[in-house]
Amino acid sequence: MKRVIQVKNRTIGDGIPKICVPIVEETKDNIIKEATMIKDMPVDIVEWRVDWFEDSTDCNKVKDILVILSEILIDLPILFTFRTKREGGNKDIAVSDYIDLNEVAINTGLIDFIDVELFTGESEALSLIEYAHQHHCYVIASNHDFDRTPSKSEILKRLCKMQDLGADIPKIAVMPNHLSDVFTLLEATSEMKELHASGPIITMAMGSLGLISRLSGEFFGSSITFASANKKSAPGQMPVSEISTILELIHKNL
Ligand SMILES: O=C1C[C@@](O)(C(=O)O)C[C@@H](O)[C@@H]1O
Repeated sequence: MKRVIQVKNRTIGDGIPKICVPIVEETKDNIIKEATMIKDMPVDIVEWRVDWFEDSTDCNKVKDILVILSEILIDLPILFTFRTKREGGNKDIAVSDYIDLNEVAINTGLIDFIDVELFTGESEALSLIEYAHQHHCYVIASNHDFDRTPSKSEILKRLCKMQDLGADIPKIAVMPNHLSDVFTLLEATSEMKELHASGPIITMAMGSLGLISRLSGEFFGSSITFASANKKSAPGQMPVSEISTILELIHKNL
């Protein structure tokens, strides 16, 4: 039996893939509006994409938003993500600022997960992961390829590397250019799940070509799928209400 992750009444790594919805807004007002709308949707995790926030360099303003989000979302787990430009995010950030910002978020005790990009730098990623764990925060390690789909062996290598660094959930998002790229991602997912993973993993092929990968986690082994409430944070995300119906139907008929 693989390790599952239990967060605020959600079991990640078992049963229906959990739905994570990103908040992709620039202003405090819009972040609050978005969170208020999301809390009544069929959602399991809320990702705050801090790289979109206009004051993401101001640690006090970031903390202030986290307090508000935790008051609105109450029992919904929060994933704190600063997605760097090189991985498809909205802003660049110096590595030292990236570490500081994540540590500030962890120190609030209000977030359940942080996203740590695999290519942050090995020693920096290692110490941030350790820091998160010392403060009881789970780590989703991540890697994005917005142009192409690496080979199956490369996808497996990256996912295993994240796991070796101590991440609780390794995640990879790739861009398929042909249907065969989607097969590669799905094959890598099921091989990772069957042979290498010690716990939950997350994978997706982006864009419309990759849509099936966002729906088929229960077959191939991806435990969380990202869906949109308002704005998409990556191409190919479906609306929450639609994907939740599909995931339920698949589960019921399995
Ligand atoms: O890493 C991911 C996955 C994602 O890129 C997607 O393809 O759904 C969306 C991002 O917001 C999130 O941080």
